[in-house]
Amino acid sequence: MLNVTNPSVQLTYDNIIGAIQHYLPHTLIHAFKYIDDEGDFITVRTDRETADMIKAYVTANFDRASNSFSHSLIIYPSNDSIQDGSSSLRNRPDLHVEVPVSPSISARHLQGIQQALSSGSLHSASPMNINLGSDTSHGTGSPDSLKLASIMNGPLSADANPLSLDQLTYDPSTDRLGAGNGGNVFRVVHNSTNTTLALKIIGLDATSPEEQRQIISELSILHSFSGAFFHDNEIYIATELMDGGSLDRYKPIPEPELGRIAVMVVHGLQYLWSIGIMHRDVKPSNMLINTTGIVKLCDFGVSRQLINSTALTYCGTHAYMSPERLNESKGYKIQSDLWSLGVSLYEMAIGEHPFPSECLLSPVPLFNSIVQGKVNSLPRAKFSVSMCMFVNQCLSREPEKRPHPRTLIEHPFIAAYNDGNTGVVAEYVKMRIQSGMG
Ligand SMILES: Nc1ncnc2c1ncn2[C@@H]1O[C@H](COP(=O)(O)OP(=O)(O)OP(=O)(O)O)[C@@H](O)[C@H]1O
Repeated sequence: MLNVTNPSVQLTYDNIIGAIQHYLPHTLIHAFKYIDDEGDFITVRTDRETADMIKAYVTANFDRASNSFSHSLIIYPSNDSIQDGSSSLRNRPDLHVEVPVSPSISARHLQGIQQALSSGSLHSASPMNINLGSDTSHGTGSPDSLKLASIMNGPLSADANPLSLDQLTYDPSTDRLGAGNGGNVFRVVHNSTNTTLALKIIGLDATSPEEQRQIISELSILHSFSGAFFHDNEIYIATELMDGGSLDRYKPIPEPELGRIAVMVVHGLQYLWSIGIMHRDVKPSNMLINTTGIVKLCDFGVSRQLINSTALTYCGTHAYMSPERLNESKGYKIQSDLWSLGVSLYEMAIGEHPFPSECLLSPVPLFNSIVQGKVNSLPRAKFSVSMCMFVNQCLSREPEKRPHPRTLIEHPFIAAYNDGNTGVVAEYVKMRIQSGMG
């Protein structure tokens, strides 16, 4: 057993193997294991699996209150001779791998990100270089305000008083904005500030106080807000109200507006990836729009514990999932978000999902369609060549053939609409709302 102190997301597989070899020089180590938050031993053999381990550890163990990790990450060298040997060789609690704190996601940076997100500015956050594995690494650089604007901000600052139900006013019979798999979303008023917010209420399977604590902690890290609380085994999550609602209501959307929407979604995704978070649930109903023409992503990097505690329907959550993600034995990475973006853009452009509608009704046909069925292309007569190409590339079954995450913004389709013209989108949203279709 090795204790890794100061774990960094820049740790590579070789760093860890090297550290183990330092203490066990005469043993050939071919892998190592760690225990995930469900208590299972997970074997790590690659940089990508190392990055997944670090991310899972940071998510589950960063304690926002104390700004530190609740316990060390423990890894177990994997080697046949060790497995057969004495337990004193296998278990070495005295061994520590000293890893320098990197300028990426350390406790300090997580706090910086949280503060920056809640204040609406990222000036205080240093450039971050998150290494998600060889195929998934990104450029560095301070995310700019446009990127920031493309993901959902919490309405309350990190040091605000904890939110509770008695601070909010709403009428469940008239103020419902929409419903998802897990529950309902209401328009509410925050009494003391007279701010209108969106309040998502998710019914949970019975959760223990410990699980509730973990959900709140994961949401705090992932979403950088303090507007989440529990009441009667339901979780309440307050976010900024987007007065245009979600984009699933607008389909089909013409290319000039959809192109500019795609640019904002890409900015949001690139920002999330740059801080080491995969969205994991890209779909039109998780893209919210307002009448100033701004699009924001919500429900990103959903808390694992929250997923475990809610009953999500299969097709609702899986129709946008990439083949490699459905087939999890292969592992998946951020290119998986690009597949979901391709499905979403196709659907918003045409008004229909790229797979036959009958396949969406049950798990087996849906799985078969995504993994091996025919994928429809956008009609070239209705859309530009660059848009058809972008969507086709995103819908490639081989992740490496999708547009490269780092250069996404340079793709001819995204570049063509990256003119900051939110006015076009704003006019469109207002027009659709007035015509009763928004
Ligand atoms: N911040 C918000 N502002 C305005 N409307 C919102 C907001 N958040 C959610 N909604 C509306 O509520 C609906 C339900 O949202 P919710 O996130 O619960 O589910 P979903 O994304 O549609 O589905 P799923 O549960 O599968 O993720 C959305 O489709 C959207 O129309």
